[in-house]
Amino acid sequence: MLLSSSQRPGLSMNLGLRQNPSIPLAPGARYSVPAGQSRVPLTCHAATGSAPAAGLRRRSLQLQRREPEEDDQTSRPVQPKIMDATTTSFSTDEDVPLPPMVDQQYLSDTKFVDFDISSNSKRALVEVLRYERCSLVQAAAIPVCLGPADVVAKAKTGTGKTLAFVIPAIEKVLADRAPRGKVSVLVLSPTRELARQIGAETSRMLSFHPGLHSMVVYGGVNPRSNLREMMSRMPDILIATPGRCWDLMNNPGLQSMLSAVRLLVLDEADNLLDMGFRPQIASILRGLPPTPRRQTFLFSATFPPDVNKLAGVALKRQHEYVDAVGRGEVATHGHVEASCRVVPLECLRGQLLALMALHMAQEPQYKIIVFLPTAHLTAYLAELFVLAGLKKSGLVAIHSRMAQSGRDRASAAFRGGSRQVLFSSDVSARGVDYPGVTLVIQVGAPSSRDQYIHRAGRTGRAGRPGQCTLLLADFEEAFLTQLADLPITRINQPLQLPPPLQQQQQGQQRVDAPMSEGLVREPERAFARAAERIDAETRLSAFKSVLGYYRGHQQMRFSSRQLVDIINGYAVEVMSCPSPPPLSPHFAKKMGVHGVPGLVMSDPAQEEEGQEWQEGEEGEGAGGRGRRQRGGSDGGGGGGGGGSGRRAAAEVEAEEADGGAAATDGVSGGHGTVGGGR
Ligand SMILES: Nc1ncnc2c1ncn2[C@@H]1O[C@H](COP(=O)(O)OP(=O)(O)OP(=O)(O)O)[C@@H](O)[C@H]1O
Repeated sequence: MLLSSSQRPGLSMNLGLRQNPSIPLAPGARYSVPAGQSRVPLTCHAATGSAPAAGLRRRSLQLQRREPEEDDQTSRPVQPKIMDATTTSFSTDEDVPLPPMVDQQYLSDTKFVDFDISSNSKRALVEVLRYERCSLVQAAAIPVCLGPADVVAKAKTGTGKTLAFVIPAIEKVLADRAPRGKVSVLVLSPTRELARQIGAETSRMLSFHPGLHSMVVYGGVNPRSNLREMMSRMPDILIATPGRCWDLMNNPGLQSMLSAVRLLVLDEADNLLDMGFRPQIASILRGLPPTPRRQTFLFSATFPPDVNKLAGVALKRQHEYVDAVGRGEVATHGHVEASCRVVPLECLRGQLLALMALHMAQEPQYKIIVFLPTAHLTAYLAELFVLAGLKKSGLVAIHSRMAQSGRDRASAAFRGGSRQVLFSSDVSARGVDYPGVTLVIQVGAPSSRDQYIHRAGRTGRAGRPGQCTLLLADFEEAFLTQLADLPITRINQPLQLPPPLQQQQQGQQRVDAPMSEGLVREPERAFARAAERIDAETRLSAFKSVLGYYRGHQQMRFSSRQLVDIINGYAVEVMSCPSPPPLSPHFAKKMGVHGVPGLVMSDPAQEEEGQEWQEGEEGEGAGGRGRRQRGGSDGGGGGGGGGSGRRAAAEVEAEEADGGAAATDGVSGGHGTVGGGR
């Protein structure tokens, strides 16, 4: 194992890594594992190639993946524990044991015992997490994070970034605990599911630290219970979504809870620092000690090219940059088979069905995530597929419009089950570690290139195999330019639906066919019948969310005429509506499509203004990046111009609705967060 720094004395020495004399330490060089040893090109990244931005010291990393030893039992793939989601009930995600990281090539030679960390943390790593060796990012980042510097750390999805900051966070608390009644470490996460996951990992790591306490808070649950718990015992480590954190810190009893924070961690930092979250993050930062007195870690698989832009927001002028992806190395995993299909809109849903059916036929323990553009469309299509004949117990939906309890159930069922499909909006796009996902399908252009990378990263985690397919309608083809440098195979051959799967015998168990024969033999008919059974409100919400999504997309610009064509086609071809649902003039104006030929309008007399705007807040994901405004109303009321429409769509940024939810729960009296939803 080899790791070097950018020749700053002392940096590589305390890493406990063995030097490999056969590999030179050329900055910027790429090294490959000899053929046959690893399918994955190893980037030993020396980040000194281009000038680091002012104030940012690039940590030069040269990492060599550990080669599996011949008799290395642990290098053999371990099948995730299989549980039938229909018969097993999980109260929380944390109840479900995670399978170990299976591909040991993704581990470094560095062992956790080599670090200068507390024996109780080491014990938790051995006895609870059962990890011996660090992943590459852990080997690189933990020693740096244990020091005093602020750190920006980048590593591919699913490579163990969570522990890379959790371990140092615990050590910081042990070394310099905040006074009684105050939080020592604040970890912010953009989504509730990720917050819970970080909380679970932290709890495991605290197993032998009985004096230390962590707590997770997020929107959608009663904030009074958070308040009560915090008042009775303030956590040393608080893991929060930004909205709930802001609400709690504005409660009179908790105003100074963050005033002694020693360490702030922003997980999915690029997401938290983009314009959608930034105002809220900036407000939270004002309640924290200033940067010289506070340490900050930013972690993500993706950062904007100019990382230094983030520096002004949260970091000290001098900070370390740990890059375990490697310059010139792509951000996606080479071991994930990535493909893309561009099809006429009328074939989109059929191809989705075929992709799922083929994968189910080929992969007995399939676990598929289907990412969809908006929360309302996710809800609609999940219902449509089930009514059309996809086995109900085999499909789970999760999106931001669900009650938190439903989200928890969905997440736990998918985490613990196999032979499952998860229809998801972007709430599952980042950070969420569902074990054993065999296929990710992204339907429609993601909101950005980075979002593509994060969604794709839900499979192939920790070196496991996986497949990822991007399924675009022809009008979205331009989005592919965003992904031009990523290894994605374009497939033009349309897929045929395989013959219906019959009941199968798997081991001792009989498993039912995942889809009805009717759906496989006559899908169009099955979908048309199913659509008739979905209520008009659900249909309208999904339809409007599609308009909002494409109206606000940052990388694809459509004229109003094109938009109307797109949504009309979507309604009929994807949603199986007999005709496009009528839009109110108010909403049409908001979206900048009022008066466009082909748009089906409702009777203005039936319009309910207040409700209308709420329903309009659905263009999640695409619209928001860098465009969301606070306050929930653009005050304009429209006009047919694209500017107004884009702004309206932008306002419905894909942020977790937890801020808004918390505000209405009355913790702090509200703060006007736009409660969008992914
Ligand atoms: N040292 C290790 N040994 C074995 N497994 C590990 C190790 N570190 C982490 N893992 C496992 O690897 C998986 C991925 O870890 P984690 O979720 O922290 O990745 P991540 O890099 O934060 O991913 P994302 O970019 O999607 O947020 C988890 O299941 C975790 O338990």
